[in-house]
Amino acid sequence: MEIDKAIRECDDRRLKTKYNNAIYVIKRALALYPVQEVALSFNGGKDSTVLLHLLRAGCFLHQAEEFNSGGDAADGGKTFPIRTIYFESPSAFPEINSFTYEAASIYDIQMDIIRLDFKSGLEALLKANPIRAIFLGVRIGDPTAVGQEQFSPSSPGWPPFMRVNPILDWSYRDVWAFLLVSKVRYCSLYDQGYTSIGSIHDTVPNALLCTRNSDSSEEKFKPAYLLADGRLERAGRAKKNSSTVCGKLSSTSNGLKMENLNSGSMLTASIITVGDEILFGTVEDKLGSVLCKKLHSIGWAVSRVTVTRNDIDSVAEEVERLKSRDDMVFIYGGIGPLHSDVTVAGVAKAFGVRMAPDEEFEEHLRHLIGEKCSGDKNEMALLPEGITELLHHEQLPVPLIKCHNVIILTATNAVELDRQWDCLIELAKSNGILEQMDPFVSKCFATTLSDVEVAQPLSKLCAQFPDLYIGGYRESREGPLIITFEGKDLSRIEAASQSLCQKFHPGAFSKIK
Ligand SMILES: Cc1cc2nc3c(=O)[nH]c(=O)nc-3n(C[C@H](O)[C@H](O)[C@H](O)COP(=O)(O)O)c2cc1C
Ligand SMILES: Nc1ncnc2c1ncn2[C@@H]1O[C@H](COP(=O)(O)OP(=O)(O)OP(=O)(O)O)[C@@H](O)[C@H]1O
Ligand SMILES: [Mg+2]
Repeated sequence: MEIDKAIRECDDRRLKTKYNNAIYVIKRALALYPVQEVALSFNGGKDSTVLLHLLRAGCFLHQAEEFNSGGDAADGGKTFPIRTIYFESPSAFPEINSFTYEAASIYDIQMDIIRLDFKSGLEALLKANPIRAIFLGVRIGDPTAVGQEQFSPSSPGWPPFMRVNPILDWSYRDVWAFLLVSKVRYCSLYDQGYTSIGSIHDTVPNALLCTRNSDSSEEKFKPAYLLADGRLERAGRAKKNSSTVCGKLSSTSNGLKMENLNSGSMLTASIITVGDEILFGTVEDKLGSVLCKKLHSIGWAVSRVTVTRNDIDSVAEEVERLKSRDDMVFIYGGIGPLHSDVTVAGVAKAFGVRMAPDEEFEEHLRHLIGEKCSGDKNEMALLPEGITELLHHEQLPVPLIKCHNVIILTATNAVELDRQWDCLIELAKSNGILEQMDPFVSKCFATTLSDVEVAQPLSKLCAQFPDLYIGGYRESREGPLIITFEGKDLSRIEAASQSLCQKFHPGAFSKIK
């Protein structure tokens, strides 16, 4: 079988591993479901094309094994035995349409053309046919891949069938390696700079492949397989609903104080430190307070700093709780290759996604650590699937990891934190990940009055000025009581501090800041 032969004879080890894994998934599916109960969802796209050829190889190998005759019952992969469905749409590119039909004719595919939306089309298909599993060319990084496994039942509300995703863990590079090594035809649009193809209304060639001659203004595009960074394959797809740049989810209850403070434009962050040693009292967390200061300096309110155990569930629980309460969550500690380094896995669990190899991150690690970290076993290159954004900065040896509104910091001391913070702030200027807010202003007063004397007037003042943070602390029982006013409006702070001074004899409070 020509596909199987081409891959086995090539010297791309990574491609062979991916191929073998995909074939394994296909064989499992064919062992679980009779061939007349499975279907291929094919649309002429590159991922679909890879899947078609994997299925051709998989069916051939499965049949060969079944009949244990080295190929007697198989026909050399000439007739494609799996029912194939194509949802044809008037807004598809004509090149996609013609390639799909051409593939059906070349590979002798029995293709059902469905001219309904996906859901209604599948309902009709399943009513008329005993289909129980459908193969899809969905890959990690596709918006629809989040939460999916290689075998994932269809979602609630969809007709019941098993979605089988043999190339879920394939990267953009793997797809092109396969298509080029196996020398199969693919849709011509990919040679014209299209890297991921949706409808004619939302897809243009990928600008990252654009070349322009100095002597002509004519735009030209390189072929899709030359795109260096596969994470940008969807750069030619118009965003349907662009998510908020800073990953803000909601500013829900952060306690009464924060809610009141939130009446203005207040963004809140929380900080999670991961470390059993901190909880044992063996080491002290020095980064939490540094990070609080830094966040405060750009006008963010920190709603809480927590310490959690080096345990996936503890991390996941804390991240899950805080990511929906605060605009941004910072997490550090527990990052690396040790058994106790569970932070990234905890973040994945909090978002309900699995960990998957990230080629680009692996490349950075390889530069940093050397070849020791290559291959399938590099657990440090596993990142939360479909939600990870790598934040690059030339000053950082390895990019920072951002999963929605959770930023994973790798700093282990204040100097490293300073560097990572400065890079984040610089990046924020271009991509808006960390919005800079109006700065806080504050005033502090010292008094020798007792806590009991001050308590009631102070709590009345808090009710009068809900937009301010009014607090009190002392450094010793004998020393002065310090009253702090914190907020974004200096005139309000002045009004509140005057109001407090007027409640007591002149000179009872002295301003210290
Ligand atoms: C065969 C097939 C099965 C699908 N099954 C599901 C499903 O179980 N749940 C779901 O939310 N979407 C399902 N979808 C829809 C896709 O996840 C996704 O919404 C669609 O591919 C997005 O296409 P669009 O970007 O053109 O809107 C299915 C699509 C196809 C073709
Ligand atoms: N119109 C369609 N008809 C049949 N299957 C479809 C259709 N649209 C999507 N699919 C299924 O969903 C999978 C994922 O679609 P997606 O658009 O991400 O990949 P692709 O079209 O194969 O490649 P590309 O990312 O280059 O567009 C396809 O491989 C195919 O299995
Ligand atoms: Mg597509």
